[in-house]
Amino acid sequence: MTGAPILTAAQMRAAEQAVFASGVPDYALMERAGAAAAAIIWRAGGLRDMLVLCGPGNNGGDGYVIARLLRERGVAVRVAALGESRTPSSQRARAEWGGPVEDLATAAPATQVVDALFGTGLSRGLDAAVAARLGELTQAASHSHAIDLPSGVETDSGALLSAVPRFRLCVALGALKPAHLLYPAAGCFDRLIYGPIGIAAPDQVHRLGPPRLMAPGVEAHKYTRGLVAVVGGAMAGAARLAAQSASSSGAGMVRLFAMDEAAAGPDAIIHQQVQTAADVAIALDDERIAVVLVGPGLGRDAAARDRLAATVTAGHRLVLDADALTLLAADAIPQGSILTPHEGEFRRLFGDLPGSKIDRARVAAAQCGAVVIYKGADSVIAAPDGRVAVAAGASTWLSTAGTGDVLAGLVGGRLAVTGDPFRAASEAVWLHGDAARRAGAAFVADDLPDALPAAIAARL
Ligand SMILES: NC(=O)C1=CN([C@@H]2O[C@H](COP(=O)(O)OP(=O)(O)OC[C@H]3O[C@@H](n4cnc5c(N)ncnc54)[C@H](OP(=O)(O)O)[C@@H]3O)[C@@H](O)[C@H]2O)[C@@H](O)CC1
Ligand SMILES: Nc1ncnc2c1ncn2[C@@H]1O[C@H](COP(=O)(O)OP(=O)(O)O)[C@@H](O)[C@H]1O
Ligand SMILES: [K+]
Repeated sequence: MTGAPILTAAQMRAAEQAVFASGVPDYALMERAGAAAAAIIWRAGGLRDMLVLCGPGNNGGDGYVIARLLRERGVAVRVAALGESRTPSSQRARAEWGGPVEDLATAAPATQVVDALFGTGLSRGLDAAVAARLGELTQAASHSHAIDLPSGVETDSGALLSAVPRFRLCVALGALKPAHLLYPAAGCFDRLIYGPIGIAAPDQVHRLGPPRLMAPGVEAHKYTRGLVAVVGGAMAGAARLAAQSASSSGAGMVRLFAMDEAAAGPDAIIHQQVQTAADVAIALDDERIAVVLVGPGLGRDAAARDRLAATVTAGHRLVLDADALTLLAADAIPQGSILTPHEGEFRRLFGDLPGSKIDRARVAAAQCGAVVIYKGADSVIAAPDGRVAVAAGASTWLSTAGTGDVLAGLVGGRLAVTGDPFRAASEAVWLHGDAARRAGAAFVADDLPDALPAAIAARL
């Protein structure tokens, strides 16, 4: 379920230092990085003529290594530099290239361009003239490759510090960085390829990887597979959608406690009309319930508040979404819950926390002792113990009403099956993304539950 590790610039520097301390010379690591990148670029661009843009730091050093290695393979390579090389390793890489070095300001374009201007050491936006040159040369190339990061993106936040062109390929060296998965930076390339260089990475923050799911055992029955209760409210559709999704998530049974008959869904979902908060309390007084999902379609009036209070008091494992996140204060969230806020709900709950989306999700999870799924085009899943999984590249067609209700139902279902909040959240976000991919284009939220069985089958 865990994909490649994600390291900040400081963690990357520490990991490099550990490699040096183990006896690997500085320049050997640059050779490794350059060789990893050159092999990836070779597969993408072959013998097409190439211009490598080299900056003053070690990112530029990688560029000189790439230029030398691809020249050895027969590529017609030219190099253009932004000033002198300032680090010992990049000076050596430049010397080993040994060929002509043109001025970035006047270099002619080529079919392939390699951006080795700046990587994790970028400390401010590029000068306007340099950013414009990078844009021109990248647009003129049919094959554009960013080394480690597109120059101009801030490594840890994914912000753009200056104008950044869109690259065909980005080669992440040694580990992924937050900017590879967080927007807007994650939108600056079509493809991301990870080039390992043999560093040891801390193992808390990862890209979300495909889960491994289990089919029910021979001893399974509907209650051991997990009973999900969905507490609805004023708006019937949202709770029904969530219940439908929970029902296709692998859970054993779904009960929908809604306010009116209109909420009744497919026959497999047991629908019960539950009007008052006292009725909610009675309905939830059932020890077979594994998880309660509340929020989609709940409403925000006094009656909704009472239903929510009764739900929280019942003491079951909770998945809190939508209106529940608006009605509850952060300090009233029961520990061990899963929260699924989008940007607006997150800010309402936790205020303007500092740092990247990863940092904010982590602080929020630690603060309330719950797993937080901070949704968006880049969804960040954070556990109170510091584990984080980041999902990027989901179908942008998900930006339609009701897909969040489907996710919430899926989270509830996977929590009922696994009993492990971080695992359940990770599985749900993956399956939601895969269901969207299978649903194709212009789908509506109602189409997603139908795509879930195939998404689950693919992970057994
Ligand atoms: N350590 C290793 O051996 C390995 C490192 N690796 C590679 O090294 C990269 C990190 O290298 P790095 O730390 O040298 O930083 P890098 O991104 O090249 O830039 C720093 C230089 O740019 C300058 N500068 C910054 N912003 C600027 C601006 N806007 N405009 C102009 N100048 C600006 C800054 O100067 P200063 O901020 O001090 O003014 C400094 O001189 C990493 O991404 C990976 O590719 C891998 O090969 C693995 C092995
Ligand atoms: N541009 C986008 N690209 C990919 N996924 C998106 C995008 N916008 C939203 N999503 C995903 O779609 C879902 C929307 O949830 P939410 O905002 O709660 O919508 P709703 O309340 O209408 O159900 C979330 O899973 C979110 O991560
Ligand atoms: K770069």
